[in-house]
Amino acid sequence: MFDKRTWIKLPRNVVVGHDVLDELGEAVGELSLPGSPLVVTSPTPDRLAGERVRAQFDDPETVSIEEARFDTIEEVVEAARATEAGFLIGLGGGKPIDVAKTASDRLGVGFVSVPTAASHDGIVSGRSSIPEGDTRHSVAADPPLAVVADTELIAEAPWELTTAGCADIISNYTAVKDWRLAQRLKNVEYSEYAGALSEMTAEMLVDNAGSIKKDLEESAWIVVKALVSSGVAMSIAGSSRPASGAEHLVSHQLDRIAPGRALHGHQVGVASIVTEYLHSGEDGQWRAIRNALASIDAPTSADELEVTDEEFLEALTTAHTIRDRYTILGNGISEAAAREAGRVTGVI
Ligand SMILES: NC(=O)C1=CN([C@@H]2O[C@H](COP(=O)(O)OP(=O)(O)OC[C@H]3O[C@@H](n4cnc5c(N)ncnc54)[C@H](OP(=O)(O)O)[C@@H]3O)[C@@H](O)[C@H]2O)C=CC1
Ligand SMILES: O=C(CO)COP(=O)(O)O
Ligand SMILES: [Zn+2]
Repeated sequence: MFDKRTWIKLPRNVVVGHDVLDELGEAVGELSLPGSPLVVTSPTPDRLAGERVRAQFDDPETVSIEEARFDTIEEVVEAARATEAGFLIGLGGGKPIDVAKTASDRLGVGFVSVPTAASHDGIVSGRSSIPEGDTRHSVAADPPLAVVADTELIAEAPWELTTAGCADIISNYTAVKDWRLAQRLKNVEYSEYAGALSEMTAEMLVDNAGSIKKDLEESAWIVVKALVSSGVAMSIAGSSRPASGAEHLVSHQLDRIAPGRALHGHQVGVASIVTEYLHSGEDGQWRAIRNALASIDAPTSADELEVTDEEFLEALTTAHTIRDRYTILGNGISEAAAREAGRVTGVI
């Protein structure tokens, strides 16, 4: 009997471009969401764009958060209940967006994403990442019903947030390699559509790397479009597999071993240089990944991530333990092999 089934959840309205923030009301109006919104934001995005967002709705309420934690989500859930919010708007970087996404899921209300920084693909995806205990990786959550990404606003965010978003996309190359490997070795379900879309997204970003420059709004445009595409690939797959392989495992370990030193995208970028080397050896594509990262000003070494070589090696040799996701790291690589991979690639 044929018993396959798929349920793909995608955003309905995705609006990207110069000055589109003022089209948020229209993009949300089309969705016929009930009631007024609760705007979940953080201090800087609130200062930069809060008023413009609130001006487009009747009786909006706001809650400003500083951290993405479960108690913050609780606060947002309570605020949403107290104000009888019909839907939540996440305004800001990854933190307020993940908090709003998770709180919406909990409340069973719609979620709208208004990123002010293009720092990783969580700003558009159906994945939410809230640190809990030793867990750092994302879990499933309903994706935003609408995404409104104003490239003028995003272009004014600190440049390193944009280069982190680029590096998160470049890491899709190794994520897809890991996924295919897991299909071959562990019979993990693989989606050709999601894998191809994810690889093509990385390819297009690298092809356009020459236009990714500080103070150039087109950079924000290129990156946001890639992040949307990567988010769609994850929605098709029903998991973060198309955009998260061994390089993400290493990054999640770094978040535990050396918290707050470097941005998510920068960590996965550096780790993907090494995991590409592990996949394809000295003559493989790791130099292409390193050069692509360098060309957009993203870090290419442990040093540039502000972690020590020993911290990076600890993350690399323990990354396989943190999640049930088969990758090139298999059941763990030895310290000697990790050191050699780091040395050959210039990461340590
Ligand atoms: N869902 C997913 O799949 C993923 C989620 N994550 C999660 O995302 C979070 C990290 O994302 P990130 O975006 O770096 O985090 P933040 O939301 O903390 O944003 C980073 C910094 O940029 C500031 N900022 C945001 N927009 C602007 C702007 N336009 N101009 C100036 N400053 C701005 C913020 O200000 P302020 O301090 O005022 O907030 C903050 O200081 C983590 O919680 C991580 O776990 C990471 C990867 C994937
Ligand atoms: O960051 C992500 C994809 O780019 C999400 O991946 P994780 O599921 O590993 O957190
Ligand atoms: Zn990522």
